[in-house]
Amino acid sequence: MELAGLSVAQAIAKVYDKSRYPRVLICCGPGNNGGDGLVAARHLFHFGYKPNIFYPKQTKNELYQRLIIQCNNLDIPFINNLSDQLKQSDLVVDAIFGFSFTGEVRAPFDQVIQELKETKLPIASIDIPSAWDVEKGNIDGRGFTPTMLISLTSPKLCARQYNGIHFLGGRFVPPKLEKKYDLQLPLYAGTEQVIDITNLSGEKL
Ligand SMILES: NC(=O)C1=CN([C@@H]2O[C@H](COP(=O)(O)OP(=O)(O)OC[C@H]3O[C@@H](n4cnc5c(N)ncnc54)[C@H](OP(=O)(O)O)[C@@H]3O)[C@@H](O)[C@H]2O)[C@@H](O)CC1
Repeated sequence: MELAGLSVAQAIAKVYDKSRYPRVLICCGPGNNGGDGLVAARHLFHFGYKPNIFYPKQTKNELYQRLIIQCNNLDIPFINNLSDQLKQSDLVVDAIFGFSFTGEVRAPFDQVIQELKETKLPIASIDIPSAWDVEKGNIDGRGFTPTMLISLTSPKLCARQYNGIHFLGGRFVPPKLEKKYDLQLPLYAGTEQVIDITNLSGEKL
């Protein structure tokens, strides 16, 4: 989760300059995708952005509680009113659902997805655009199309339908695993945590 969140923050910083997009609203869901968002918020803060976090369904899970404490230590605000905050933001990070999302979106996230469908702000989605079917993509247009996607470990099948800015992060796959699943991951340069795979996006993936 730590390296995933760092990858996300690094990819965002490459695309959305902090002088033009300083106010970043990170929308977090209840699982690890939301955890990646909490970690990304912290790294974005250290990169010079002004993050705010919307985290409507928190659990008592110790891992997430610790991530919250780390954000609190940096005085990163946790906000309650999504509509108001969208009006005061330059960029949204969608950390609501990742690869364990299934079925129809349930409350309270149905309203959240609707707000994100309506916003004109750029949206960077972590791993999967939220509300997209992990394999089939944006069924019946129930989700939004983000301006940027940061796939983690390896792009999921739904990314074949995605033609926007696309980065791959998560430089932590053991070679044995890469071989076992024939992942054919691209080579990361130097100490980079991410790689721009926009030119490989869509059907070319
Ligand atoms: N190698 C790895 O594993 C790595 C994984 N990583 C990251 O983890 C992500 C996967 O995390 P994950 O498995 O915790 O699930 P995730 O998608 O965040 O949330 C699922 C939760 O959402 C909910 N929910 C589900 N459906 C719903 C619905 N229809 N409507 C409403 N709510 C719904 C449901 O919660 P519940 O409602 O049961 O409380 C469920 O528990 C992955 O995409 C990547 O970002 C990275 O850190 C790198 C390493």
